[in-house]
Amino acid sequence: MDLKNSGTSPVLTDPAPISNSRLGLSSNIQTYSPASQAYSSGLYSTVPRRKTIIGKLDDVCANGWLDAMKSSSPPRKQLNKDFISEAAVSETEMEYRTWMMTYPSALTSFEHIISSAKCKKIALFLDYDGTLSPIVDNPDLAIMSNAMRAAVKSASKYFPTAIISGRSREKVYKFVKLRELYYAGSHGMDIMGPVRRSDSNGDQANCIVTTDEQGKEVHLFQPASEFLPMIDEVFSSLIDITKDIVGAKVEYNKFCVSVHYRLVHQEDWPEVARRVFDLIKGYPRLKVTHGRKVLEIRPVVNWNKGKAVKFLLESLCLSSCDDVLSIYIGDDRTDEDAFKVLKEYNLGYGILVSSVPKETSAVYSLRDTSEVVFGTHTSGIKLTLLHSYCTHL
Ligand SMILES: O=P(O)(O)OC[C@H]1O[C@H](O[C@H]2O[C@H](CO)[C@@H](O)[C@H](O)[C@H]2O)[C@H](O)[C@@H](O)[C@@H]1O
Repeated sequence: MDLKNSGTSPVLTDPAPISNSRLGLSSNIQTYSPASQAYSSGLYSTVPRRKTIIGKLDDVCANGWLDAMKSSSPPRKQLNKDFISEAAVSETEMEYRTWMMTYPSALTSFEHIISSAKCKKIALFLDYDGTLSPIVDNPDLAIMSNAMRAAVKSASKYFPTAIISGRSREKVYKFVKLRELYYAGSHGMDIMGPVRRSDSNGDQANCIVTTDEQGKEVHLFQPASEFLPMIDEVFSSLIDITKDIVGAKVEYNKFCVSVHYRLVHQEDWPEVARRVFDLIKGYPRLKVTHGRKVLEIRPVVNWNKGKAVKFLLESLCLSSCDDVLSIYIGDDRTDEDAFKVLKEYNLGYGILVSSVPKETSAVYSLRDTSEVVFGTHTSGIKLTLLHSYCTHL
């Protein structure tokens, strides 16, 4: 894997700033600058601090920020039959069904998944928000249902299972509360995984052996650890510059920060974008990406959920595509990196959770989190049967 080859910290120019180009961010945000540059100005910012940042509205519109913000999450009401006419429902449904011809339901494709998994070990990777818990207005209330927890727990009895989330690792663990899983927080920039015997991951910079809450020895890999003070600084500034915007919420995710605008009046979205954009201009080693009604501020490191999947597979001694099938279920743009890795290295299948047609590198789809519960539960049972069958051959 890339890390093994580089043998050093993976702090490099990000090769695929897809979201940034959609945002129309200026190139300096995507460009890697040596550590010395970022640490040259007393603290971390390279522009003088201003309490209120007044930018040009034109910049925000012309750069495509607004379009990206508007399209970043499907409007839930639009999908609710109470709010739209029957004709519109069937049109939406027809579009979805057409899309599903390219990205068939993972539920109805189960036999195909089973046949590719035959006599292989399975590794299961799950995103959190929008996959294990439905999207809700208040990110602090994105609770996972007991049914979902039970389904994930039962799957993890048979397959190594990891959660890879944009949230901080600690926060996602508080929601999931299952000790038997592996957790990667901050979009994969904070991975707690098993200690490897051959130890190729352990040789990496930023990878240390430590103990988890149960006192078990684990590997902790934090490829962006040097950014912690900078992220803390930016987090405080973001709170400061958004405090007068009604509905804006800044969330600390350890190696990244989320600026939520789901509850901000749409008229004020340009203002949110402008303030974030202007602040981050002063941090050339940080970039802004789009999530679902959220702007995410992240270090410019060559690391993402796809690389986290490869890292975990290697840690679990499951990186051979000949006898392992990986399944990754996710709903967001950041999950696309994982879908791509599975496709590119022929490691398994990405499953996109979406109630609307979307461009994706996933192979299969699920409509919403209720289908994830069912799918995870069913896969636990069916694939377990398959495994026992193989074991008894
Ligand atoms: O990688 P994920 O586990 O999917 O995390 C991505 C972001 O998810 C959360 O925000 C999203 O879900 C919220 C709760 O449903 C919703 O209110 C928000 O609009 C969504 O963007 C989380 O709060 C972010 O910090 C994560 O980065």
